[in-house]
Amino acid sequence: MAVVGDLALMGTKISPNKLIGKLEKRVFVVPVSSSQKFSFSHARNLEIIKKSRIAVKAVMQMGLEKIQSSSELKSLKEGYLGFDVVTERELKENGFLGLRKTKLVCTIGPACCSLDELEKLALAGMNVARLNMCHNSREWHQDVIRKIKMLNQEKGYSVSVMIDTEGNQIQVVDHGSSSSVKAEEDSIWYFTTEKFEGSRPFTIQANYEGFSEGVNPGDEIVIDGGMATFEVIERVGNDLRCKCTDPGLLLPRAKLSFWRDGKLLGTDYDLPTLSTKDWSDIVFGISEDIDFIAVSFVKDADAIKHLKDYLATKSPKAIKVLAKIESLESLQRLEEIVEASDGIMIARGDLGVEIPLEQIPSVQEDITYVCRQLNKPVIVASQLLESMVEYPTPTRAEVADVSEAVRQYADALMLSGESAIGSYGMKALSVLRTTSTRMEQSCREENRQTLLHQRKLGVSLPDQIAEQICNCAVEMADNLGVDAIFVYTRHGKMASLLSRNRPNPPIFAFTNDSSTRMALNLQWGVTPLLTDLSDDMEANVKKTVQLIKAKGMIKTDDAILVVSDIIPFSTAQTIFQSIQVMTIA
Ligand SMILES: Nc1ncnc2c1ncn2[C@@H]1O[C@H](COP(=O)(O)OP(=O)(O)OP(=O)(O)O)[C@@H](O)[C@H]1O
Ligand SMILES: CC(=O)C(=O)O
Ligand SMILES: [K+]
Ligand SMILES: [Mg+2]
Repeated sequence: MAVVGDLALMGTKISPNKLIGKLEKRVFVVPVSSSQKFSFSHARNLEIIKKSRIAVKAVMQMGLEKIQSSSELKSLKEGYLGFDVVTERELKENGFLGLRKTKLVCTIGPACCSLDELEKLALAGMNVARLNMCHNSREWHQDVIRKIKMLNQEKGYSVSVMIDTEGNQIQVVDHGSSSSVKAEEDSIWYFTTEKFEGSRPFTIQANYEGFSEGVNPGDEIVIDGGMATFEVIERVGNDLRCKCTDPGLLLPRAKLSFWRDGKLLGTDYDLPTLSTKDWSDIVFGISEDIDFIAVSFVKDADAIKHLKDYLATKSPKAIKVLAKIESLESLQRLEEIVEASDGIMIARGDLGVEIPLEQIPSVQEDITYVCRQLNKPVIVASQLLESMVEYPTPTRAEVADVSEAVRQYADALMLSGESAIGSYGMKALSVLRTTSTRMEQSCREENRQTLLHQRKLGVSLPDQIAEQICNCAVEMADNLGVDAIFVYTRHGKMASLLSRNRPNPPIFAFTNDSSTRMALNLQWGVTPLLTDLSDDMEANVKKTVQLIKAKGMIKTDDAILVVSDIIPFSTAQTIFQSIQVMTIA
């Protein structure tokens, strides 16, 4: 391996001819410090790279003397390439660029919980199955999780499992009937904490004794973010006598919020984010080998940190903790929550009860922005295709909402009632798939990635070297128009840093850690593959390329950009992080 010392490629202009000259040495190594920018503008012409059949390496923070020569490389064990059946099919049908980038989450409910229905969702592109612990029995959830695991193991799917905690949902009220009830203008209603069976006329049961604490006559009660509004006339003990001021529908298990002078009343009931039931659901989730826990009604980073500490000692595998942003408090502490968690769900359902609806679009944009800055995956959830719970076709506005979330580069989109109880769950998933694929394509055409990359990714993450490598790698990949990015990663960090830059080509993340593989199912543009990895990068690359080629997925002259952050077992103090560009011989 030829090592070209302080090569002048960094930040300096180099003519394409000269570049070919360098490239003809087959390999050169460029030490780059994180303060220097590795400029590759003159290698834009992919033909140059292709002709030279060469690997370009940028090596950061490493002892150069520790680079092993190719002759010393050990060959990898024979292994298999962990493609799931869906990705393999999509790749064969649509090629690298046709791979969908936006991930899809489906809430599982009575409408889609049979093995057959779950398999249909998996085939149609469900990356993550969400189980809402608010509903149904432990046995029901266990049965669904086991069916999904069986599909993964026996039929080659790769669907991750997420449980979503119930939380202390204190602001829930119920009128006791299974259908909706109309509240007429000026009608008088009681909101009571008294428990009773069935329904009573003009009476609404609150599920928490202290629900009316601090509420005064004159305050407003808003149901489900605006389905109906009441004015509090008087307090009777803990109960409230109210007049309907804006008529509307009361659904079973409706959510309420209190307002005074046009402002949301703070509701600090001082209840823990994770209830006793949530903890027992979490223990259940660990025993069922789930991949994600989405924590409802997060108030600050503490509950997330606590849960992560707990999982670190109690869970044999790395379960990822997602914070659901669905309250005013969580918005006020957004950054610390994002920083503490492994990802975010924008839970627009409950959020719409706590903030005026017209604020949701800009709040969504702000949250997706913060998540990308801090490199955490973000799911946009609730009511994306709500009308499809009943109808086989979405509204134009819903399609526009889905497209906007994709344009904002959300990592994932989520179905709730559409898949859980709707009559057209499969169709809804297909609408998410086709709509996101279409919008991704037009984003690529506009090459918005480059603009966003330059404009938006301003802050530096704690690991600046990894961040810089991945920023440069994506810039190179887009400029060169490579066919795919390969990343070799144990814990998924480099894969997520690449994804953060939202590159045009797909990212194939090779990992030997199955929890990393399942976690990457939520990351934009990443196809996670479980495979053997060794310390020997050259051998890793060679093996995986051969295997993918043997499957007919890449062909001669395809160009691939390779990034790795494998920490060798043998020289634990040396971190080897590199970018290579190679063409397939
Ligand atoms: N496991 C289940 N069993 C029965 N019904 C379910 C189940 N999961 C979801 N549903 C139904 O689907 C609807 C939408 O589901 P989802 O879980 O997204 O509700 P949500 O109220 O938006 O979530 P959250 O309670 O976390 O705010 C629910 O109102 C419920 O009726
Ligand atoms: C998903 C969820 O919890 C919500 O939208 O409220
Ligand atoms: K929930
Ligand atoms: Mg919610």
